Amino acid sequence: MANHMISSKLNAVTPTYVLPMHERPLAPVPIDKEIPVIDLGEERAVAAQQLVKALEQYGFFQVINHGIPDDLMDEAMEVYEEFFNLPVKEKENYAEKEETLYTNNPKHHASKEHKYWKEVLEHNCNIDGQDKQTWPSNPPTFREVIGAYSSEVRKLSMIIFDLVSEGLGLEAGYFGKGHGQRMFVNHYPICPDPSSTLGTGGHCDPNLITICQQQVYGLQILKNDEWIGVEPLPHAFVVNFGFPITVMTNGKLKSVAHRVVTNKTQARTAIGTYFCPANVVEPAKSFVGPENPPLFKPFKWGTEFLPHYFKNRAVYHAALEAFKINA
Ligand SMILES: O=C(O)CCC(=O)C(=O)O
Ligand SMILES: [Fe+2]
Repeated sequence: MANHMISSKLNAVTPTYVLPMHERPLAPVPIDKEIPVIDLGEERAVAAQQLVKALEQYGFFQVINHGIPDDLMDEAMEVYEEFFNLPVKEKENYAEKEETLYTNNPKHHASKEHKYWKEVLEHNCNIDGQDKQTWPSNPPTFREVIGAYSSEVRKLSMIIFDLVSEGLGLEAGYFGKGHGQRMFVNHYPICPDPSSTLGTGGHCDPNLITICQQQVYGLQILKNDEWIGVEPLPHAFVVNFGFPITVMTNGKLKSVAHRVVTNKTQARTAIGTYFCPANVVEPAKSFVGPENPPLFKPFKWGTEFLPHYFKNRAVYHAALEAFKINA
């Protein structure tokens, strides 16, 4: 039972968490200091170029000088950690509360027999704040702190969208303003056997952009078919784009696979904010022309792409196959 994982002092991993050999993170991986760190306090054109270069070379980058106060980031981390430290029974009140979901039994990306070593809390953050009613009310500061945090992260997303559209030569405001915003908070308890388990299996994100706050090591990205680690930097955010960017840039930018390893000595909480396209996703006009025919059909993100993604998540780029032209 997953609850054992959360509450007991097991020194062996329950079989359901032991992954098949080919999925285990057997070899230690280097923590790569090359993953670009972009200073958003830089001159605009410089930051825009750096962001695009980072997306071309790594698909991931970290941002500093992003304008979100350190204190607010610390408070958000404390609030989520306090939530995960609540008794399982209390957390399970949120197992399915409208759009707010808590689980300590997270699905493997492909197999029914296996599980990932984590707990997850997901909830929406609509601009008008109406979702707050379904958010946890314990710890008591949850709604106030996460309300403030989510609106700051929304502002950051708009800054990054503006810079990336400028750097890619897209019209101003190309990415729009009406994105769905969903918190996807992963908590990875201490694990007695990191070599046979994973916190999150390899996948590419389905949403347009993910802005993630982490302070303990665990995240790895796939570069040239090798996993490399992302160093946690104090008060930075890790940013990556998901599948829609590949379609919008007509194949120029790729979404990059990533996974999370477990940790024998320290629990890890990663606060992910997902921004999801509100409209149809299609190749941008400036990326198609007589020399560059569109490679993807337009699709509705929420109703056409997302269900397909969840069925095809284990094979990293499979989710886009169905939307390729002449596929
Ligand atoms: O825990 C993390 O750092 C990232 C988890 C992740 O990739 C996801 O939730 O999409
Ligand atoms: Fe992810």
